[in-house]
Amino acid sequence: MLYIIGLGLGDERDITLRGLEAVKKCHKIYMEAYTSLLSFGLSTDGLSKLENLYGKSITLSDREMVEEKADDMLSESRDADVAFLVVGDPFGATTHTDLLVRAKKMGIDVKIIHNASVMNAIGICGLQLYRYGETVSIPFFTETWRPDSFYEKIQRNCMMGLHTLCLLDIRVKEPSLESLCRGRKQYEPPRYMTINTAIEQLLEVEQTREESAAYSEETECVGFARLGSEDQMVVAGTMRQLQMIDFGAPLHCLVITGKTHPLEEEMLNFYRCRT
Ligand SMILES: C[S@@+](CC[C@H](N)C(=O)[O-])C[C@H]1O[C@@H](n2cnc3c(N)ncnc32)[C@H](O)[C@@H]1O
Repeated sequence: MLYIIGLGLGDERDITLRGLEAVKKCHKIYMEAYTSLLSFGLSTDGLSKLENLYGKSITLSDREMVEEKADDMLSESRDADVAFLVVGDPFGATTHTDLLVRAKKMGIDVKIIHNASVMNAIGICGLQLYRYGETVSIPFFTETWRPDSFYEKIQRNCMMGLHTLCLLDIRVKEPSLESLCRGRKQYEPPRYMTINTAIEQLLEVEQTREESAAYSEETECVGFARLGSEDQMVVAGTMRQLQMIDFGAPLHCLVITGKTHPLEEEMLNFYRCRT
């Protein structure tokens, strides 16, 4: 059996009782380490806190392993109980749906154990979850690669008065261009996009477009950092205001506010930036 287990967003204590029971009976435990980050994930003892709680060792799985070499993990789950741990909820990232499809095609039994995800934790700001349009991902721009397909999606959401959740790029274990040219993989240090960079890129794209603006510096947004952690930050304000704020350590995400209901406004007032 393959157990795909959500760990929630905060720290090791956010696993559910059902999740913990499943982990304890598994003979091998993998953990994905590239679509998210637990609040203690940056510290050197992050993994050992989990290992101490479970009383077992954990194998970290990078994107390469999950997307290209998952067959070994899937084969192991044919004859034994294997856990695959995901920060947040297993369905908070598209990659894990792909893993589930592959397991099912191989005839492997899969059990999903849910948990909180960024997709629902953003509800804390008061914008109703059922008033969101398509979620977008904002990738890090490079000198030569500045993809902006998120713009049309945001525009469509705005036209319908819907809020837009912007997920911000995470670059973990990315081979450096230089090392690829030399044929020997060396990795760049991890990078996590901040709200400031996301707004900078959003405004850059907006300026290059000739069609009617989807948003501007004055568009109301909500910035979120480290949701689910003790020191989480939620601030509502215009893009210009949020760009001036230091949201601190990762992870960050951003919501572009659509048409609001008075109750949503009342909630947002608790988080309004006072500058
Ligand atoms: C693929 S998504 C979410 C994956 C995770 N499985 C989940 O269910 O929450 C990853 C993106 O969500 C956002 N994110 C994830 N956790 C967050 C947190 N605790 N606080 C703020 N943003 C977060 C970041 O923008 C990050 O790049």
